[in-house]
Amino acid sequence: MAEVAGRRARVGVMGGTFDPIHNGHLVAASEVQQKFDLDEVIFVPTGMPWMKSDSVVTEGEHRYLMTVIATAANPRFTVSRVDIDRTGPTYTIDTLRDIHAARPNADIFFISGADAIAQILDWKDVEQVWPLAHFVAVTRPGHPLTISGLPEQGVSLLEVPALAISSTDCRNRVSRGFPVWYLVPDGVVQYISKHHLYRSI
Ligand SMILES: Nc1ncnc2c1ncn2[C@@H]1O[C@H](COP(=O)(O)OP(=O)(O)OP(=O)(O)O)[C@@H](O)[C@H]1O
Ligand SMILES: O=C(O)c1ccc[n+]([C@@H]2O[C@H](COP(=O)([O-])O)[C@@H](O)[C@H]2O)c1
Repeated sequence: MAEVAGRRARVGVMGGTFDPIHNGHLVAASEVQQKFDLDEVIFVPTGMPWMKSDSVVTEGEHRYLMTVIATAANPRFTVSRVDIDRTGPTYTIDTLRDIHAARPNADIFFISGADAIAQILDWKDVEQVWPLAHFVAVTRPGHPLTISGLPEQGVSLLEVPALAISSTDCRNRVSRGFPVWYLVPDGVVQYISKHHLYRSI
């Protein structure tokens, strides 16, 4: 997707562990797609999320497939394997370089929730990240949205419908036998059940 109707393509990148992907992720991506007039939003499941190294993360292939299932119905949503196919810890600098190589003429918008943006100054080589993408920081219940210390030109704030959903809560619900219907897409509920994910027994 080099150019769309005579203008540069506008591509969103929604990175996440997606363990599992839930409706909070999907609403955030959909809102940013519409407000920023994006041609495509690429969901990028992380390979090894180094900032979550003290938690057990589900195998990348399961997280990738749940992301494919969750996004399949939206013609503007796609999923990339760049992070799960790269060995070693996942760094956004590598994600953005890979997406740039695949879409050399596109303007990239990296979508991030309030909790993730709060940690961004600790990301690897963050100074080299800013020129590669414009960051869109979205609101998330329970997480104050501040961008102090971040380059003004490089970050936009966007209020999105508040969905107090987290992957942690979805995993905990499944492990206690509680439903996750309507918190995650139906196909993801069925995938979790079929593959016995997040069960404690
Ligand atoms: N409910 C939500 N509303 C807005 N943004 C969200 C929401 N949930 C996650 N995000 C954002 O989506 C991205 C990926 O999040 P991630 O996959 O870590 O989900 P999570 O629910 O935070 O997971 P976990 O509970 O396992 O930490 C991050 O930028 C995060 O801030
Ligand atoms: O580049 C880094 O050092 C870095 C550190 C932590 C998180 N990230 C990215 O931020 C996105 C959200 O991560 P997470 O852990 O909240 O799912 C995802 O794309 C991660 O790869 C990136």
